[in-house]
Amino acid sequence: MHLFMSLDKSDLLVEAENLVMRFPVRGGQWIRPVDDVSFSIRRGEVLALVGESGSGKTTIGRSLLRILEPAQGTIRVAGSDVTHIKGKALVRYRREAQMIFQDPFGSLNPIKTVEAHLTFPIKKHRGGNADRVSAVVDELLTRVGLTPVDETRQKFPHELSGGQRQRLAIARALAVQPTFLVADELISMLDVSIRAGILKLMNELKAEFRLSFLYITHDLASARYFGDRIMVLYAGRIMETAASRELVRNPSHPYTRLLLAATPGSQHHGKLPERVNEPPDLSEARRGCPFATRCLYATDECRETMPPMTEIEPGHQVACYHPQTGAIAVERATI
Ligand SMILES: Nc1ncnc2c1ncn2[C@@H]1O[C@H](COP(=O)(O)OP(=O)(O)OP(=O)(O)O)[C@@H](O)[C@H]1O
Repeated sequence: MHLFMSLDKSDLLVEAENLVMRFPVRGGQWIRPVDDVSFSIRRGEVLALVGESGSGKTTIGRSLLRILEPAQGTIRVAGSDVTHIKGKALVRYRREAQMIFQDPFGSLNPIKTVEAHLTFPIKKHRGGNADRVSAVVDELLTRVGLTPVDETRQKFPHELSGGQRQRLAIARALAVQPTFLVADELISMLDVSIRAGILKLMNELKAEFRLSFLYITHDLASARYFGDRIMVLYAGRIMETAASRELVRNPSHPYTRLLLAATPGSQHHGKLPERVNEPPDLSEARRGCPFATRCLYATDECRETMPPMTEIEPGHQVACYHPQTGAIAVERATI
């Protein structure tokens, strides 16, 4: 199902259609942490993927980068089907699409200097003589704010602060001139005081290089800041998608409203009642809306069949039989 039929197709960079991911678990059973997920990302757009732990965000990110292969569905990037590519085509694709991880320590090599982290991908991807490569290293370090460059080049990851390490990880991702980045919980391990600086840098880079992002986060506040659109995921299903401002102003899915109520600083902040808070069923046999067990408005229909994605405003879709409007009733009595 195309969610953005009205758009000029050439404007779409990433198109995921009906993605399904499956993993084997104990007892010969399978889970489906990503189930029938469709979305697209335009060139130069940030799609923020929001959901709680275990909702399948990282699995979607990894499948887009083809670190994982989807069990079903299609992934197209710049019009090419990359769902099952292998070998050289996959290597080429992985240069177009980069991942920036939550914990740069884990993805940086402790025995390599900052310079070495950047020199290798620049040489491999762009070529050029040593002077040219060195000039690009300087350019990248300056661009991500790792200055003075002469000093930074010789440092090892442990000599950098958390924010600086994340800046290095960003520089390394940019070294291969990607068009699409998956940023997975980019700032969640950083001190609050340096988060804003990293998000500001990402915003500048996005505009400067017309990069597209899948920005994975459990935090609606940063999704609202960095995301042009927000997609809310629950137990591997999309619950709601809208432009960031619209989603935060007019949350419609009961789960989105619950998330907003739990976001400090949100105009809706407060404790919203829910039925129970138990981990959702991810088994292949599950039926209906996964949020039904927690939802105050759930009916038999919700428990039987997954509600289809319905457009309630242009660009605002919700998968719910009982979409809500108006202020969030924080004071509603608990069941
Ligand atoms: N390789 C795997 N094998 C089995 N189960 C997996 C595998 N990878 C992920 N899962 C399961 O899939 C579900 C979704 O995981 P995923 O990491 O995508 O969620 P997430 O929303 O990114 O969570 P978090 O914010 O905690 O990273 C979880 O129940 C997880 O245990």
